[in-house]
Amino acid sequence: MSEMTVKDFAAKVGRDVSRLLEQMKEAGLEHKSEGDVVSEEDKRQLLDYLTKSHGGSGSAGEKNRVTLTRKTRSRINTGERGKSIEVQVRKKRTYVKRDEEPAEEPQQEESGPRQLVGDMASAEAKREAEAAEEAKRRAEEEEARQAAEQAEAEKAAAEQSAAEEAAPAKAEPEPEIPVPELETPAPEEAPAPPKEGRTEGRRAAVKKASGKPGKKGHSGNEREDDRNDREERRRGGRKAKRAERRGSRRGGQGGGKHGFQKPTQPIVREVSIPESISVADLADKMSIKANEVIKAMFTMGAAVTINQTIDQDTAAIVVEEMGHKPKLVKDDALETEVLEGISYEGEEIMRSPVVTVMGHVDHGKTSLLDYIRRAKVATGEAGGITQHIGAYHVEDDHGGVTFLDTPGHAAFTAMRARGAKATDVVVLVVAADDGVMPQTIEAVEHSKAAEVPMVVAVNKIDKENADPDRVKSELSQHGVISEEWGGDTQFVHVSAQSGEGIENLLESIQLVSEVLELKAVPEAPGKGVVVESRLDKGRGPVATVLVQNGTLKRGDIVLAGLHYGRVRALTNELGKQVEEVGPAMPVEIQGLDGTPEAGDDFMVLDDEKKAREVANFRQGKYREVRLARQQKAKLENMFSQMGQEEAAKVNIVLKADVQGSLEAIKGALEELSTDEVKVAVVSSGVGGITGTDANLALASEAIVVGFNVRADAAAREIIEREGLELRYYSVIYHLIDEVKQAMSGMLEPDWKEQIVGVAEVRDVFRAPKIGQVAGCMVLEGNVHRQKKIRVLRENVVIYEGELESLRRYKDDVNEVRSGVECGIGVKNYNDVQVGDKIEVFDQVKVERTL
Ligand SMILES: Nc1nc2c(ncn2[C@@H]2O[C@H](COP(=O)(O)OP(=O)(O)OP(=O)(O)O)[C@@H](O)[C@H]2O)c(=O)[nH]1
Repeated sequence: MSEMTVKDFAAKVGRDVSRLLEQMKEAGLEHKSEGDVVSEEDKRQLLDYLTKSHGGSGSAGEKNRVTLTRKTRSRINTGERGKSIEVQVRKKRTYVKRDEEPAEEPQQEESGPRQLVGDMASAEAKREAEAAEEAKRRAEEEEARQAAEQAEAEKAAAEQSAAEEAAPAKAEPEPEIPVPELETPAPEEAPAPPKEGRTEGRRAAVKKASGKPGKKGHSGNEREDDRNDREERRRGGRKAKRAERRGSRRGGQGGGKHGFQKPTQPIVREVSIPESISVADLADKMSIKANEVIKAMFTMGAAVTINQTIDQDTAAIVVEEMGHKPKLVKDDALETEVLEGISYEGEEIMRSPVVTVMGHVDHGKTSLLDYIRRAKVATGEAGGITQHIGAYHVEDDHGGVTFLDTPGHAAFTAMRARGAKATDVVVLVVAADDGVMPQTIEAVEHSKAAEVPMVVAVNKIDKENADPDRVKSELSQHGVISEEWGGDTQFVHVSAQSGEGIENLLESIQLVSEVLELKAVPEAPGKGVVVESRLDKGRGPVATVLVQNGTLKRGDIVLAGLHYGRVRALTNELGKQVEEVGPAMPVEIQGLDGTPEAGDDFMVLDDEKKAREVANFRQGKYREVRLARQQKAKLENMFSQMGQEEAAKVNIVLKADVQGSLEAIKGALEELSTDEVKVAVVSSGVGGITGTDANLALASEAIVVGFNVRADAAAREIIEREGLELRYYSVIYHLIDEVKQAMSGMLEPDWKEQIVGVAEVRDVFRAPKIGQVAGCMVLEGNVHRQKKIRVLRENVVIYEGELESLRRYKDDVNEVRSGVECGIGVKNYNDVQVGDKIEVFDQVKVERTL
């Protein structure tokens, strides 16, 4: 760099040489002539002097600064129905140059300290200042625009994060929004206080631009800025503010430097999509407005509304279309997370067994349960009156036994049907004077299917004609062998009337349960199964639950099946309010928001919100779950699922008209079993299909097969409600053949029978020419003259054929509707009786729904 003389310097700053010399002299410099050399130090000294003489305080040796004040206005389109916001940016900026730092304009570097001071400002300097100002103004406008854009993005991000905070299922962490960094001349900003340095977003930009009141004072502007600020805050809402602050924290680490970075490419988010999602929620997850999703879907050919729920596949396409990455999640992720999050760890203790009493009608189940309750429950509770709450606990010398107080198979299968395994031991009551009866066998099948050990209570032992050995031998034919005979089942002789043998029975139950090693963790949160529930007029929903593990306390948040609530009161079987109940104890709870079903599971959660969410989800999902389960139990699907599991098993509940056919079908079906596929007749019996059969089929995912028998109303209701597969056959060969075909995967779309109408015979008379005529009432569907019929007696088929005649009064008709009386003549059959049913059926082609 060549040396600069006074003349050069004067020319550079556009000053008269003599005037410059004069000022230099005043500044204490010794330059006399235009040829004297001006050093950097000289220039600094002169500048310092001039700064002071113009009211400045800084030393030329420290910093040079220039202050610019700007006001810019711009409009920003919010993208929301043409709405735009006017952004007014007021900025007062001081640009400071340190000696050691590069000057604002590089060309100035060589000329030393800036020459833009006071009256020394030359024309060139002015031009430079103007250029700098212009550049700064543009930078500010750009900055404000970017800040506004960023604030929008931040707002969306804040909404997104708020939505995700609300969602309990922790989705993947949202990709962090790159924080645009404002391109401000950071070095010049160095002296600014750090508070000002932490300026991000539109609000921050506006705030920063307004700065602190300068010398001239900007109180008016300040107020306006505050207003802007408030307005902005109102628009952005608290969420945006929170997000801003979060952003500030992130960006604040850079000291005076902005933390923002303008996104240089579109933000690709990973959007987790449940099995169904509303348009609004989907938009939320993508941090965009719902109408953008609606618009996108419209262009894809689907007109949807903001609240419409779309399926996972559609949502995934939309997400991809919008440039994000879909991540499919299972709907029950929330439920799984909540339920798996509960810890049941702790010290295990032995718990009492839970017992269900089963047996044939009138063999003494109720008497036995009543006797034990009377004799045991009130022990030590003087005057205590036992309440029926569906279960009770008795204490004995071995740790007590809990009885489920609803005897019979129906309750047992209903529980099992809901997947509950509440019973540890089954007490099979067989009357010693009556022996093994159909329901005894059914009970054996139920407990075997549920893999629950059994204790046989040979009851009515007090009776004269009691024959306990007969019971032993009859049961042995059904695979229940007494210990005395080398088997593993205990037979206890009891009398529910006199109480004889009851202690032995309780002891036997204890022995069986010892083998089972029943354990529980008392300090864990309570969980168990719903035994029964009802809606009490005064108390609202009341449910009896059996605590299987942990401890249930008053005030706990409970989720039970599709319902939830805070436990307001716990009442035991003596009608007493208790504070808590431990494992294997039944208790009645109040506080649920509805009545759960028997067999529903219940558990204590630590968070009411989670309980509500899971309950809501279950309610919504209930139907779909049921449908899925229905599909699983279909004969076709059963076989189609084979190969997916190691040993496929097809369960069948078989009912037939006579014992002979039953045995034949059962044998033939079981012979069909191969190494890969097992056919198991889980229950079989003679007679119509009952509700218990249907429940058992539901519990064991079996198909119900009726051979010349029909389902009664209760069974039909369950079959229909649960979508079980029910097949009627009248030819053994057809039955076996169809199962065989299905097993080899050859089940073709077939012709199925469809019952189109049922009429009940109310009267029977003889007409001279026609023969026997049955006066009938059509109960269901229509009776058609041309269609095939069957005559049913007590739900068992007794005849299959055609109609001879169908009349309304004296007219021959082709069809008679439900609720209408008619006269029916059955072709070649003259034994129709009052109470019989005439079933009209059709052959329909059924497409396989694999
Ligand atoms: N002699 C005698 N009679 C009994 C005994 N146990 C029950 N009974 C009688 O047998 C009848 C039927 O008893 P329940 O207890 O109602 O039989 P259950 O099995 O509950 O019958 P359902 O409720 O209809 O299924 C009643 O009249 C009882 O009094 C017993 O040990 N000895």
